[in-house]
Amino acid sequence: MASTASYPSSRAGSTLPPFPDDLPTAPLVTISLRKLVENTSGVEHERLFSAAKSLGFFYLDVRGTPEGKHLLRQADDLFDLMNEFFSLPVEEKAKYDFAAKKSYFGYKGIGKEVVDGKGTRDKNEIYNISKDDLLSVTDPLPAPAVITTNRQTLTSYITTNTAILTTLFASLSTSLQLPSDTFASLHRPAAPSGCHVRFISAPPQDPSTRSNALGEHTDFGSLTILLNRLGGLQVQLPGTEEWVYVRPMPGCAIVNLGDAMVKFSGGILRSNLHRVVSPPGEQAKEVRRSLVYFSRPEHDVVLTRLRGGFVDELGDGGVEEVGVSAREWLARRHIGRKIEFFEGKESWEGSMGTEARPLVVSQ
Ligand SMILES: O=C(O)CCC(=O)C(=O)O
Ligand SMILES: [Fe+2]
Repeated sequence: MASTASYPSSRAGSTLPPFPDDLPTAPLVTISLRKLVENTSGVEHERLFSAAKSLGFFYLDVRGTPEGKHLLRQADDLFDLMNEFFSLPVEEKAKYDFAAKKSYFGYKGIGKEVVDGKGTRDKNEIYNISKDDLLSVTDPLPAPAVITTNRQTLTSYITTNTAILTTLFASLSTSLQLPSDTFASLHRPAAPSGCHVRFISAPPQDPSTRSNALGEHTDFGSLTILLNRLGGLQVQLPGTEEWVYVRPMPGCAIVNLGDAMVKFSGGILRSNLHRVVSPPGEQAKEVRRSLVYFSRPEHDVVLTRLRGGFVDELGDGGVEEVGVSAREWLARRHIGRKIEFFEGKESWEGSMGTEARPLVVSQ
């Protein structure tokens, strides 16, 4: 990989200003991947289940596992690759913007999405790279050389994320008293789906005109694995209007649940509202980058309540929803926010996820 990096990866991460110590932060619990994998007691699985039901966000400490070691090393490589990608001229990146074709994948320039029903524009660049493209499930989309020459790095990142997701899915299936392969069987890597790697870059904002870089939303899919170097991500505390920063933690990914997990569990699991604003304190002067892996159910999976276990006992009080497919859910949710298709408050509201649902179980 050419070394044009001006943005520090964690290899040189100490050059970034620290997250301030005097800020209220979101109460994410830390789940140990090693303890989940070693499986010597049920305690870590219970802690994960509790976090998945209450806030829907948690830190996953990946240290002490082979997958975790790969994740952190590969993320360093991808932060460098991300820097190379975002350093390309805007006209070059714009060649890979496929929004007009309603494609979810490819490049999105600054201000090409709305962050609210009034039509306020976003303040970040995004590049979405499809799992199906990287694993040759579908034909590849055109991509710049910096991406096509680094497909192997991206593919390995998918493999690592898939291994970690398999552990999390098995734990959550078992906690719901469903067969342990229940979630994994809805997320087979070789089946077409909306899973993808995302690069995000947000330039520092002028303090006098600050607004959301990325509007409030719940994630559309199943589980999201996020690596942040700087603050800026905020979650809304459940049952309140209060937004608080999530402090990035060394050795940890930030993991959150998306709408599909709410649907599958009949509302037992939580997909929490979040957004991205300027990083706090001195960090606001830096370019903010994040690396995300989104898992989503296979396109043909219908997003409806599963049968059995706690879902039958505790989920939704027996209300049966007519589910849409994961493909339709993704299309509806992303289209309403693209400026090409945004038509005001109604299209914003039409792109909502599961955020309006009350908590069925709070602990
Ligand atoms: O950049 C972040 O910290 C979060 C990004 C996010 O929420 C998303 O891309 O869905
Ligand atoms: Fe998100």
